[in-house]
Amino acid sequence: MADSAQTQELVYLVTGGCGFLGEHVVRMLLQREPRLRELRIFDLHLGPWLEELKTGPVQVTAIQGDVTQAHEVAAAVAGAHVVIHTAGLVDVFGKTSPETIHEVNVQGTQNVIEACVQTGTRFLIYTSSMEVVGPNIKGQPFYRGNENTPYEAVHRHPYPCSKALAERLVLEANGREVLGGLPLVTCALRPTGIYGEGHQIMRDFYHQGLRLGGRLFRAIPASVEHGRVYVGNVAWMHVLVARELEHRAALMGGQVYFCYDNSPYKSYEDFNMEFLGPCGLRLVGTRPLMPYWLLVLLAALNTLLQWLLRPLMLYAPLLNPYTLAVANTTFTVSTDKARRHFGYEPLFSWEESRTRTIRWVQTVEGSA
Ligand SMILES: NC(=O)C1=CN([C@@H]2O[C@H](COP(=O)(O)OP(=O)(O)OC[C@H]3O[C@@H](n4cnc5c(N)ncnc54)[C@H](O)[C@@H]3O)[C@@H](O)[C@H]2O)C=CC1
Ligand SMILES: CC(C)CCC[C@@H](C)[C@H]1CC[C@H]2[C@@H]3[C@H](O)CC4=CC(=O)CC[C@]4(C)[C@H]3CC[C@]12C
Repeated sequence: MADSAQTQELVYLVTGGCGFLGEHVVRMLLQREPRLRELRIFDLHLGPWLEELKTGPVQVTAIQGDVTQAHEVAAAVAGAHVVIHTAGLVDVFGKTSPETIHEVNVQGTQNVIEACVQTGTRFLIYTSSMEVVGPNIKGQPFYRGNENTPYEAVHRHPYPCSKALAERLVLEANGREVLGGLPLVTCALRPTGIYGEGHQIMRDFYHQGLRLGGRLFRAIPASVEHGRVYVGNVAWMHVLVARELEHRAALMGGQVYFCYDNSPYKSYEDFNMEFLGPCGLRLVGTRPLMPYWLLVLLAALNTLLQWLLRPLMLYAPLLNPYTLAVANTTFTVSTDKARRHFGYEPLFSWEESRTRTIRWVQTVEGSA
């Protein structure tokens, strides 16, 4: 890769490049990877915004494809130096079946690995998730943990199960011989809850607040802390890893890294209010307005309703037993592994991340 680097000959592939995170990775690569010759963007649904990227100096190739189709993945990967695999089904609301989640997240990842091996691509970065670790089914807190903190990572929900399986596949593939005889170098990044421009759940909360007359009602105690990370910093970490993986293969190959930045530790709702507050919403209550047992009941009721209504419509509210358990369990990371291994420093300060996110919320449809 070193020779080609000097002559701007690198070809990158971003799977899921039209998703929330994927778009930021794509834009970050175009801004911060001067050695790029071609950027391939592979996604089930291609965004119209891709057109504007095609006028720049880097060849941008949009590929409409499905990671569950091995031949489509292999065709997209062939000739790429680096693959950043962000594509996945992020569904904790019961919109898709567990089988489909497995097929996309696990089989899709296996297809990406096999494509690298068969076509000779040596560097694979996988977007994993904090959910691979926890919160676990016992709801045990993970407080300021790092990559080595002991924690019982036991899951039942299809999404964390699929991410954990896929991550394992990626890490086990490190060192496999690819076409041409050289070893595959892989690593996995585990973002905590990502926020920033394009965040669908933030949009949902904003609309919900507008519907409720500018108010949101506290559901979770303020003492339950959530790890959150700005999407621009998650994208930046992907770009840095991709850049450094060749030179530090022995150190970084087969490793996992939490994605972190200087976003404050807060409860999920209080954190969202950092952006929704300046956009005119108010969080009512210093304590949860409903007793926890009632929330548990409502969450269970939602599951029942989802099942009953399935033949007629898709009912997938934010509140279900899984999202309630995650929202109600402290999960925060405190680590410097990415800094030590490949010199990561957040590109965006908390103030900048906050300002950018507020500006974006202000542009969301329905905003005042
Ligand atoms: N949103 C979050 O808070 C977090 C997300 N992650 C991970 O980051 C990655 C990206 O997540 P987001 O950007 O939030 O999700 P997203 O849903 O916005 O993006 C995922 C992209 O993958 C594409 N995709 C889905 N199925 C596909 C298939 N069969 N073939 C090709 N493309 C397909 C979608 O069209 C979409 O553009 C995922 O792997 C997710 O597990 C990890 C931690 C936190
Ligand atoms: C009304 C409820 C009491 C509050 C609902 C909030 C939930 C919808 C969200 C609280 C925590 C979120 C998850 C967390 O940020 C970790 C995640 C990592 C991922 O890889 C995917 C998304 C998610 C599971 C995220 C999903 C929404 C929450 C459960």
